[in-house]
Amino acid sequence: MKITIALAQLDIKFGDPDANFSQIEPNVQKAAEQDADMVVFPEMWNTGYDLTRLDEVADVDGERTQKLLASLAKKYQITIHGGSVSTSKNDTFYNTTYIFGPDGKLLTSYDKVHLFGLMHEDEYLAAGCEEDHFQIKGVSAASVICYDIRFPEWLRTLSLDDSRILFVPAEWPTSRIPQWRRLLAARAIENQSFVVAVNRVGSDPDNAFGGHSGIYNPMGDEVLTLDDQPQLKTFTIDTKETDDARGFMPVFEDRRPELYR
Ligand SMILES: NC(=O)CCC(=O)C(=O)O
Repeated sequence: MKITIALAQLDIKFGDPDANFSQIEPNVQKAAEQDADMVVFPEMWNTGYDLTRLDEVADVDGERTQKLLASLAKKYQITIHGGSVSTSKNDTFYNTTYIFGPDGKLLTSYDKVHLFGLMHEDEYLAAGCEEDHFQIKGVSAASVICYDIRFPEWLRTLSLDDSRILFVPAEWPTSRIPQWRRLLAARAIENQSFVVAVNRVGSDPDNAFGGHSGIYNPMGDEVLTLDDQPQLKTFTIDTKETDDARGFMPVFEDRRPELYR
């Protein structure tokens, strides 16, 4: 199946949801004008890592985000991978993904599973513990968020349900961009899947963020790489490449799960 995916690499205004929400429709519209089937946003795009003010700025029950993404998905007839936003649910804060289909219906949502201590997530957020799976044009896909990619066992777990595309919204600092690219390539190779990763650019009071959003094919090649500026770029993947990779080298069949822990 051919799927055209737009990567919306944004700068994010620290702790300013109104400014950040205003960036979403122009990017969805641009993706639709480029005939994309799907547009993907970065991590925590509503507030950035303004964790000390989450009680003021986090999206309560994700309502504002869901309302906007649902209406834009329907208006532009496009699947929206909403990257992630800071949410508050029952007085607890999360880093949450929402994905909407072109009919405006929620396909799935996901709370980041591995909290990133270097950016203090563990002090302010609660971790999710659920997998997320959805279909895009009949192809199985799953998402993780940023630091989650350092846990290959988690992406393998998600891939065991026949996922062919792994989505990765991120706020990944510039200093570790070489690791970002290698980790994404490795996750694509070992899971014989496409990896679609969208990082933010710009800076907050603590970090500069390096962009380099990209798409990796099941061989680990970077078939699309952005630079470190805000931009939207599209690329068409052919998920037959995942069949070819799995047919050529049956990694999933050769697993020995009884030996692993
Ligand atoms: N927002 C994040 O999870 C950042 C993860 C990161 O920078 C890393 O090196 O891992």
